[in-house]
Amino acid sequence: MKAVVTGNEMKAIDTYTIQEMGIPSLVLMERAALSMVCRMKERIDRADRILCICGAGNNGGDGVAVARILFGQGYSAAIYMAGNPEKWTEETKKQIQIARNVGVPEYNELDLTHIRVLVDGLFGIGLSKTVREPYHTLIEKVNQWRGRRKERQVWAVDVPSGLSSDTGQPLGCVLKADYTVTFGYMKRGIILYPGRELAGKCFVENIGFPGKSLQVHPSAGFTCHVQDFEQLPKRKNDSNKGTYGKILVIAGSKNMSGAAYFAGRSAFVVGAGLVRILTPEANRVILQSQLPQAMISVWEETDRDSLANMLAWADTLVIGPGIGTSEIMAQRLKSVFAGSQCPIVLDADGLNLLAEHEEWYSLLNGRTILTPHMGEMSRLTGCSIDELKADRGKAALKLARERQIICVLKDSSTVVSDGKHLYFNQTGNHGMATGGSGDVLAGVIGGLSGAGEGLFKAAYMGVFLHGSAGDAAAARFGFRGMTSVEIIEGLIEILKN
Ligand SMILES: NC(=O)C1=CN([C@@H]2O[C@H](COP(=O)(O)OP(=O)(O)OC[C@H]3O[C@@H](n4cnc5c(N)ncnc54)[C@H](OP(=O)(O)O)[C@@H]3O)[C@@H](O)[C@H]2O)[C@@H](O)CC1
Ligand SMILES: Nc1ncnc2c1ncn2[C@@H]1O[C@H](COP(=O)(O)OP(=O)(O)O)[C@@H](O)[C@H]1O
Ligand SMILES: [K+]
Repeated sequence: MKAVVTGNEMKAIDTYTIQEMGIPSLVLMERAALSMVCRMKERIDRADRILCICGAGNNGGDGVAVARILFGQGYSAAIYMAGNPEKWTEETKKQIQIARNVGVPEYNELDLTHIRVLVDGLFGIGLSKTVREPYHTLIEKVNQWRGRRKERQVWAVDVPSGLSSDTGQPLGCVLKADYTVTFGYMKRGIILYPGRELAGKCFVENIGFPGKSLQVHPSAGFTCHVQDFEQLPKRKNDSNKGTYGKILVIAGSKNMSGAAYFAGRSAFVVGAGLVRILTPEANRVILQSQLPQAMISVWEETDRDSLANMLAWADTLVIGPGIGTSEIMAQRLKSVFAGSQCPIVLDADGLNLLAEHEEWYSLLNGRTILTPHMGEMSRLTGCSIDELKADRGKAALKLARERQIICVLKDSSTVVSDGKHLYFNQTGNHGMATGGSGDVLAGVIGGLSGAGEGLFKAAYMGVFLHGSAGDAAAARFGFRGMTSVEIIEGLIEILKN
């Protein structure tokens, strides 16, 4: 797991490293610039004209140092100081002095005529509020210059200028990058859309922040990488089907058997020992033939006692895919919530019904994972989708904290919160915007929870795994060709490896 920080969290780590650990600010800046130059050299030519646009803050200081190091190595690099000289920080002043001593060319006006590579050191994590003039016009001018011309490159220092490092939203306008080299730790704004797109390919560079700085100023956010597959529950030789969890999937309605199939099959694929699907009679034959490994129960034959038995049998309930929002289903759900004690993964129409029955939260808190997409989240919270997208992390954290549940806020950039921590997902792709994809996720999380994972871990590992499965599916079948069936194939493939 790797930390994902806000601008303020990063500033606290910066300050602690400089003031308490005694690593001078200029040393960090030199390492930042060096790491950026190393990345750039993999992708630029010696003949390229490079211009570093630098603001008054330390992001500008980094930019000046990048120009000086490239110039020193024989590259044709120059500086354009865009910030107000009265606002130059001490570090930036020093960097300019060094660059002038060394003889790095300096532009007095922005002239992009022969430039091929542009380094954006205008604003980093110090940007606050909407970008003011004259910087707004400057950013638009650079974006126009870049246009769609593939031979031109823009490299952002730390974060693309104009991007909120906390939310991934543009603060008025953003200087769009092809590459971003970010220092210390990944920033939230670079993972969350539209920031992820605006940042281009991102490199996270360790520039010497001691681990202690993060321990003293821990970040609330984190993400997972390939090596975190190690965290999945281990299987034992000396085990049986009861060892890996019994999942009761309450899903499907007439003409919606697929939702039950996807959730049930996915729970099996992540390793569940036993899966029972509770669904209307109309789905019985379909599911028995499509998913014979599952046990099927139907609502029409379920009375109070048999429901109580099913609920007592289950280690985890997955509820909601394709159930509809009828009054009879609302009554059934209420009895399920009141009659069960195990963890619940609540998805789709289960969430839509919950939005209409706030009083159910008292039956759910402390043991439930909610998996809303933006529309369902809007119904649950009363906030508009635009408000939610403005700060996804905050929205997930707030719902989780207020309702004492785990919130999986699904989107192109999914976030998961337990009310204290925030997981930022980096796996998955637009090929997953396909019917049934969310049902697969509900089954995956249910399967992990049934195998004994804690709720929060089941939720974020489930999201990580589901996105990785989508990436495997895209690699094999392409973004258009992949459907939820192929996402499950992807799951099988990555879990095998
Ligand atoms: N600490 C360290 O030693 C290290 C720091 N590092 C680097 O420092 C960066 C952070 O530097 P920072 O804190 O100086 O802020 P920075 O991003 O340059 O922005 C401040 C400037 O922007 C301006 N400005 C702000 N809002 C604005 C607006 N809306 N519209 C217009 N202008 C606006 C603001 O002007 P002001 O608002 O004060 O008038 C000020 O001039 C960080 O991202 C990383 O690159 C690394 O080298 C590692 C070591
Ligand atoms: N552009 C995208 N990039 C990454 N993941 C995506 C994208 N679009 C959708 N997804 C993922 O696919 C799933 C879709 O879930 P949902 O909207 O509930 O679908 P359905 O209701 O069809 O099952 C979510 O996990 C979401 O994060
Ligand atoms: K920048």
